[in-house]
Amino acid sequence: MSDTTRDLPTPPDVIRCAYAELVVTDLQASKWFYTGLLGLVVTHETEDALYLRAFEEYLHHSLVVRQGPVAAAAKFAYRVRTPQDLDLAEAHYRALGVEVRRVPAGTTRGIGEAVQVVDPLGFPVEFFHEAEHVERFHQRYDLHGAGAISRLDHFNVVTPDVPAARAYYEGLGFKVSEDIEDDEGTVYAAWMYRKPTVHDVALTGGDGPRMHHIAFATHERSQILHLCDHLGAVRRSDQIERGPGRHGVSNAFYLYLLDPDGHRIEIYTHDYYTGDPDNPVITWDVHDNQRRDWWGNPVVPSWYANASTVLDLDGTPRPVTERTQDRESDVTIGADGFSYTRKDDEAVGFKVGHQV
Ligand SMILES: O=S(=O)(O)c1ccc(O)c(O)c1
Ligand SMILES: [Fe+2]
Repeated sequence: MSDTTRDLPTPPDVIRCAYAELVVTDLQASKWFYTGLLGLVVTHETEDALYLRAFEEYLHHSLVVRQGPVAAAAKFAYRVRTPQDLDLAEAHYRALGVEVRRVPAGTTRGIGEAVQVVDPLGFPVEFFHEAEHVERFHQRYDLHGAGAISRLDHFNVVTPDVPAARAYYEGLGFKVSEDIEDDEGTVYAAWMYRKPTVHDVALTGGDGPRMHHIAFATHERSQILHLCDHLGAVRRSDQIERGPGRHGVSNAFYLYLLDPDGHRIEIYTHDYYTGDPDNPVITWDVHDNQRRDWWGNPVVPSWYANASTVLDLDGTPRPVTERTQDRESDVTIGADGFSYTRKDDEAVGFKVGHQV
């Protein structure tokens, strides 16, 4: 990206990450996962799509799951503060020299007029303000399961050059809350926010553009644990990829699930407030065994290796660019084994990395 932030037109005022659109190959199997297991509310259903929301949400949806030939991430949508921000979005992205489409209200059911772009990192992104309001089920405890999910929390995207991606998102007014670096200055991942939590988007260094995961928030750790027990009870524990556990970065309690197409869905709770202007950035050493899991538990290799294909605005899979800088899984075995727990201490403990 040649433009510097100071040369670009004013960016749109992004409030938060708002919805994602995933393409799945078996809509009924996905319906079980997203509604039968996760308990998301069906706002609307057609023959080939589900429009889903979590219990605290009053906009039409925070997730669209659409039947298609190839499992992929089709859209990452951000809500902007005013209708006029669509004009800013259009000008900002035209100045970035990327594909920009202004689409009328109703192009996506429940969503007003929007600006759709393929952003400089290669991701299909949409900005909207107007959206249909539906009933907020935040106190419909008669409908909440023991694993009740409150809201969409963040997107995690895989991109080869994290500093370049950070600069792009800073140009959109996002700020960094945490990142992972090494002594040579390689940046392996960064977490960036607009809403006052740890992130709306996380940048994971790797071959991209690919979607690493989308995350939904619960209010309590017990709700995440119930989802694990539910999966055990229906003998679908193989859909648990990583966790439950406590992140170092973000301090959130977490669980990673794989949907029937392998899309990674994180269930996440208990990160922290970042809303003051002097919120301090936390930088982690890539060799710190507690960065990815505060208890030092291993990160399964698939969590570093696998991610979902992303589509362009016409639904064509995007080509992937290889990361040329060091990869985190090459320099340490996840949050495990060949890293340190105490920087100057040789003790390695009973970690898998020293048993294989
Ligand atoms: O594994 S990390 O502690 O780096 C982490 C922190 C926050 C997240 O949302 C995440 O997906 C992963
Ligand atoms: Fe996450």
